[in-house]
Parts: sequence; C-alpha cells; structure tokens
Amino acid sequence: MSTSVRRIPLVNLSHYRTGTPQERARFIQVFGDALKEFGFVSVEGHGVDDGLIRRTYTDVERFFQLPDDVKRHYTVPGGAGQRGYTGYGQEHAKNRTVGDLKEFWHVGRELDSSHPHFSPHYGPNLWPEEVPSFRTNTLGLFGALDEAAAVMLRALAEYFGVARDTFSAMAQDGNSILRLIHYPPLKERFIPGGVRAAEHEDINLITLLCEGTASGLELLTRDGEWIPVDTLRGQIVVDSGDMLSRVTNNVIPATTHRVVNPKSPSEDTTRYSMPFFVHPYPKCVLQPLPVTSTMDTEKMLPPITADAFLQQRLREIGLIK
Ligand SMILES: O=C(O)CCC(=O)C(=O)O
Ligand SMILES: [Fe+2]
Repeated sequence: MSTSVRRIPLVNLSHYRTGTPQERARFIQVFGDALKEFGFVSVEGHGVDDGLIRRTYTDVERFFQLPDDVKRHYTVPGGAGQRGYTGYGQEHAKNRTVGDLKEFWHVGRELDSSHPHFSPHYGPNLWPEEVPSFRTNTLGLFGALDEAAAVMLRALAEYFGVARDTFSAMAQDGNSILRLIHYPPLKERFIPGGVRAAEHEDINLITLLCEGTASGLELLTRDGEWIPVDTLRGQIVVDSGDMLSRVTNNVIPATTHRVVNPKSPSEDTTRYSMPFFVHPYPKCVLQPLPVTSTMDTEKMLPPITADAFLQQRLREIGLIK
C-alpha cells in the first residue's frame, strides 16, 4: 500500500536567514504547514558543515567497531542512558517490550553547574579515549545543529504569529541531546521480534536528522500511510515531537516514524544515523500557547515541566528501570 512517489516538502533555511521578505514568508509558511500536515520536512541551506558531519560519522564508526566490553565502560549505571553508551537492545518503543536492534551514544549540552538550566539528573558527558577527536567533532556538530534548530524554531513561532523567541527561548541552553546510533547488520545480531527502531514519536520539540548512512527511515503520514524518508546529503530532515504537540495543543501533532529492518540479505548492511533531539530547559513548563489553547480545549493536556515529562517517557521506553 506504500506509494514512494509522495515526497516530504523541501525548504531552504538560508531563505529565512538572509532571503527577501517574500522568501522569508514562504519559508515560514511551507515549514510550518509541512510540520502540521506532514510531520516531516527536509531542510537544505541549513549551515551545518558537511565536512563536520563526515568527520563525526568517521568517529562514530570507529567507536562502535570497538569490542562490546570496551564500549560498556562508557555506560553510566543509573544514568537512564542520557550520557555515554547504551547497549544493543536496551531501548524499546513505548508500549513494546522487545528492544530495538540498535546501540547508541548520547552527547548532552555542557553547562556549568552554576547555570540556572543545569540539571544534575543527566550527569556530565563521557568521552571515549579510544577515539581522540570524538569530543571535538560531536560537540562541534551539537553546536551547529543547536544553532540551526534555534533558527527553525524562530520561523515556527512566526508561523503561529507569536513572539519570535517563543520556542527558541525554551530550547536555549536546554536539555537537547545528540544521539549517535549504530544499527548492525541483522545477520550479526538479531532479537526475535525486534525492529531497528519500532514505530514511535520523539519525546522532544523537534528533531533534526543528518542523513543516515543507509535507507530504512519511514514516516506515518497524518492519513495513515507509511512512506520512506530519503535523507539526502546536504539535507537535514526535521520532525515534530511530543513536546511540540503539547505546546501547540496538538496543532502540530508528534510524527510517528520507524526504521525498518533490511528487506533482503543484500540490503543487510550497517546503518548509522545522528538525530539531534531539541529539548527545552528542564524547568520549562509545557502548556499550550495562548493562540492554540482556544482551538481544541477538550483535548488540552495539563501543564507539566519538560523534566517531569522526559522522566515519564524514559520510564516508558525502558531507559529508567
Ligand atoms: O535512525 C534514524 O534514522 C531515526 C532514529 C530515531 O527515530 C530515533 O532515534 O528516535
Ligand atoms: Fe525518532
């Protein structure tokens, strides 16, 4: 039933940054409509250096090729997988028990403990000594994606006609996290009933995905059709998460997506991907924007802090035991 002819909309972020008033207006409209109606949008002209993405992938590959017992040194006991290494099959989608067929590493924001948005919950970053450039490259990529995300969030606020920093202020010095994922070939490791990434919605505001190294990512359209997402070189794919759904009172619902298993032995290759989850600062209260709260009052969800919401979700996906 899948029709691969449907493509997710493509926008150019430089049109918003430095374009004519018409180009800016068009970016705001297409970007906002795409998230609302499709839940996914491809962004070019995002300003994230391609060389930095390549260097980071090289480091990521070097790390995941290390033996499991070396990688396990970088798991933080009781750390809910929020920093360092999380082993194969540990995370599962909400409402599932079988773990996803992936292992990953999380890089968090480096904030001084005196910063008002510092949270002791998530601990400091870890760095693999076996890959010396890992720290510089992943933090560089974190910074570049953070900057691009802030610009996108400003455009999204303009889409809603609210103060331009409405969303970007939530994410400024917030709890965003860069996830570096390794999906090994299934012939090497398989958990019966397992999927590379079972269908789920992201927890956060928006997610920026640098192109994965192989296909497999699919999104569920608002009308219930699974379609493949091509993440092309030079483009970042953006999707909407649960927290954005809460603050927009479901005007922009969270988008369901998954990473399917390779369909044949010849496609059974390693896959790497690098989603950047844009999170608010921990004490940020998630509640519908005034402009959206009149739209669907019956379904309005009670306010909750970003931190409490994240903790709840981490329990649901098996990272807090
Ligand atoms: O690997 C991908 O392309 C997507 C991963 C993903 O959806 C996630 O980790 O939330
Ligand atoms: Fe996801």
